Amino acid sequence: MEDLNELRKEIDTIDKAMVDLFEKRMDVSRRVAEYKIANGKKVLDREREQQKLESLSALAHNSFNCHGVQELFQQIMAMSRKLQYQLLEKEGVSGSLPFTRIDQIDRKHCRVVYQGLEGAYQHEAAMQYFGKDVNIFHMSTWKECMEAIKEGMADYAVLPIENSSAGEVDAIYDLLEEYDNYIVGEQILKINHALLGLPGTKLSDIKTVYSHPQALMQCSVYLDSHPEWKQISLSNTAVAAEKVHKEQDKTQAAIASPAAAEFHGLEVLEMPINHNRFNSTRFIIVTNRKMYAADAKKVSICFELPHKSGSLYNILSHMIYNDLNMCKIESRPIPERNWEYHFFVDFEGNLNDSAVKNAIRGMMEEAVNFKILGNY
Ligand SMILES: O=C(O)C(=O)C[C@]1(C(=O)O)C=C[C@@H](O)C=C1
Repeated sequence: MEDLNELRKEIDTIDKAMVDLFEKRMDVSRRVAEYKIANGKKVLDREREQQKLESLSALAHNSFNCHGVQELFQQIMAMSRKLQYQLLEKEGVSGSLPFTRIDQIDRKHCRVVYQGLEGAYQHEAAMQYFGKDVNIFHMSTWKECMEAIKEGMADYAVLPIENSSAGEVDAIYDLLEEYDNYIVGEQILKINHALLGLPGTKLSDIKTVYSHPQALMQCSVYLDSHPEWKQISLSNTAVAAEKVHKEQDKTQAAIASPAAAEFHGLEVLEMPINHNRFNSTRFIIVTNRKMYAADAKKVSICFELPHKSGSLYNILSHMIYNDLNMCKIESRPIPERNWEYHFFVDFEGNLNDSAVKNAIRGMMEEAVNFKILGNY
């Protein structure tokens, strides 16, 4: 039996040689970057990388090692590219991202659109972000809100993107992908749902409850204790409140905000009825201009990836090596391409930071249909 200490010494010697070779290789990569800067060549050369992976893995003596050599050199070349991007950035040849930096978002002189009706949570989020003195109006669908800002009929749209109990709002992710509109801000609103009915309604009168599907989900524990009530989904909580008011029928109730009760002449029958005490929704503020505030702290991006082992890992490594903290990742199916996905990632940083520029530059070259959704 061989001695463990002796074996470890052998490994130590090999590892030292590998570190030495790695540093030598990175130094050559640095010189390649100087050549590329002087000659206006792109950092990523896919063909060269593919050739290298094939020729190096062919040198291995069994299939396990062949796979290992491929992984090892994929990583080494990824690091080599990152070093080159950093040098490009240092030399000021990284190019600017197509976003305009502004001091701050003008929240005073603007027209704001949301989906729903007065008393909707989106209305409340809009008032919290912009104050009550701006021109705030509503549309029936989120798509119409996106169109309104695209066409310049409104300056900003306020859209719900995720709820702390029910998760992301899928349709908004799809719209962000579809439209050339950009996120410039966010507003988190604590959501306490109320059961609303016509004044004088008793719980025993109720037969049907109307609300948005997300609100029904957030109150599912409460609703399960009333299995005799039929639940019906509508486009918005305030639309549900308006319906109950219009139809003047005590068998109907709505789940919406207390503000919706005031706007639509209803009474709060019970509140709060959501099971998560910390229930909150995050709203995004979207516009048609590519701009970001000087103090913006979060970047949102989306991209597609080649259907290949390790491609998500490789993209995310740009964040790791640039020391960026990823705070969220979501994926959505790509229509008409079964089992392929759009990825949506949020990470901390400002488009003016060199680490952010560096990471974005690398990801842009490797991912398909890469888009910066905003910095806020
Ligand atoms: O050969 C180049 O052009 C390099 O920049 C070197 C290198 C590598 O590390 O091997 C790095 C990036 C390219 O995508 C291809 C190869």
